[in-house]
Amino acid sequence: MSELHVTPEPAGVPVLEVRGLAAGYGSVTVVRDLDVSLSAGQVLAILGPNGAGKTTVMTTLAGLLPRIAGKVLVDGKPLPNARPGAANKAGLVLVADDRALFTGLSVKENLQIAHKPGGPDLDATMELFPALKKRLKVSAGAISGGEQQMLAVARALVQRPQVLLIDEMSMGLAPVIVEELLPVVRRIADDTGAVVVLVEQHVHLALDVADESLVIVHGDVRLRGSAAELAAHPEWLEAAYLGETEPASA
Ligand SMILES: Nc1ncnc2c1ncn2[C@@H]1O[C@H](COP(=O)(O)OP(=O)(O)OP(=O)(O)O)[C@@H](O)[C@H]1O
Repeated sequence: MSELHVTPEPAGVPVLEVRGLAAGYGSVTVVRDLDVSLSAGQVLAILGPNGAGKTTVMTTLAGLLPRIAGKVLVDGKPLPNARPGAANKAGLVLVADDRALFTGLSVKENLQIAHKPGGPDLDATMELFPALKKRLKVSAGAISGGEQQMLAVARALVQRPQVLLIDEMSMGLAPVIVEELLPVVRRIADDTGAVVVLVEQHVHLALDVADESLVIVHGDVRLRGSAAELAAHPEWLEAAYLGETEPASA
């Protein structure tokens, strides 16, 4: 592994800690040696080209795919391997790239089904998504792609996540909609203290709202640093995406 930049780990017990994670399918390892340490309210953007292993990381963190190696800890407590229910109970909530809504149910019913005790009520949730408020009685299958993505995030929010994993929020959406949605994710992290891990193809939009960022290429972390630093060095990003081990100007 050749990382170009390393951010110091935050002090105290991290809300999400990933140590030496290897993930893949059966005997095929797709992602290796992933370490992450995030404190309350931090947003991490996971970037990288198609097929790099980003979704594999998210699915593995959520316990839907068994870890090949490594540990995942929430609030210092290790999660059992491949137990999505236990991961969810520990406060980890995945917004998958297919959104996985109950399309035959209304927007409101989708939220009611997901709601957990202590989670924000409908009014508080709709404050973040005013466009969705007007669509509460409409079936989730009949709202726009942007509204469906809002609903997918809102449905995660009412579960009171400690760790919110959002995989390719922008899938199938116009950049202008992504530009509206990403600041809401930032606000969720700021207001609730949830850690947010974001996989995103719109690199610069993601860096605008993230605190930290890492770039995965062919399953290895090639670049890591504060989001502001990476945004200020597009040449580092370009070098990492192209698979170069040294940035031109670092
Ligand atoms: N169910 C699966 N079985 C076997 N291999 C898989 C499976 N899903 C993904 N892969 C492989 O794992 C690798 C990483 O895929 P992954 O979907 O994690 O990448 P990604 O970075 O999320 O890509 P994208 O940005 O295109 O979504 C790819 O080589 C892919 O072919």
